Amino acid sequence: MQNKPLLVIEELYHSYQEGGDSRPILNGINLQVAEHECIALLGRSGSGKSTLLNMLAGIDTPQQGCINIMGQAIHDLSERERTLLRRRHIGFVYQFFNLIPTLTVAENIGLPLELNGHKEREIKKLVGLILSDIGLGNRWNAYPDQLSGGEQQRIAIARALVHNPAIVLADEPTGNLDAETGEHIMRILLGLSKQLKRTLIIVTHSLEVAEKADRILTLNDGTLSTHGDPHW
Ligand SMILES: Nc1ncnc2c1ncn2[C@@H]1O[C@H](COP(=O)(O)OP(=O)(O)OP(=O)(O)O)[C@@H](O)[C@H]1O
Repeated sequence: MQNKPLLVIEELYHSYQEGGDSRPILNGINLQVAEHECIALLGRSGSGKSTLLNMLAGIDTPQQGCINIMGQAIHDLSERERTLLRRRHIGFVYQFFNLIPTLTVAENIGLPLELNGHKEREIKKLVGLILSDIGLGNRWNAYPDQLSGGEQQRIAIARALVHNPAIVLADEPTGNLDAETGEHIMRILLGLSKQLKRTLIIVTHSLEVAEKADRILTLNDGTLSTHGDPHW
């Protein structure tokens, strides 16, 4: 690993309760992710990819184990400290975009900046810059339902990156798009993450998407294994 680890996962275990039974999903996950690295996470449906991503984002709590982001064990933090860490240092891209329908494009992208206390002028400048990076500089005032799926996902990517988070988590970002649009979205997500020097973890079902990452991992039977070391 060339750069120092930004994310360290140690011995992560998690089970869900179902009708009195315990179903193990994560069964001893260990991983180190370097700064600026791009990881693709593969695994069959139901293998626990979203569960793992939600734990990295501090949304869910593992039953056992430690997740350390930028030197902080996130589940040792108070709820408030974890919310602040998430707001400042994590960006999330969802399969179904999750834009707020009553806010314009610019307001959606500016939201993380507003939550982090940036001034209006600064928000306008940063939103303008990233809108032109994603090729939607002319759609400031549009609402999400006036945009195509691919355009909405570009906005969601801009929202995930605009506050300069250390780590970007993307849960099947192309899963709801046709192949050509998905390819375009991946180029934007990977290109912008490299340009802005972000660390990226992408959950995907597509080996083609995964092959664009620095490292491919597969989640199977609750543990992670490595799948080669392609470069892009
Ligand atoms: N809150 C919950 N309570 C009980 N079971 C859950 C809960 N959340 C997820 N599961 C189960 O845990 C397993 C892993 O779910 P998860 O969504 O993490 O899988 P995934 O690999 O992301 O799947 P997909 O590729 O289909 O999105 C699934 O069997 C799911 O039904």
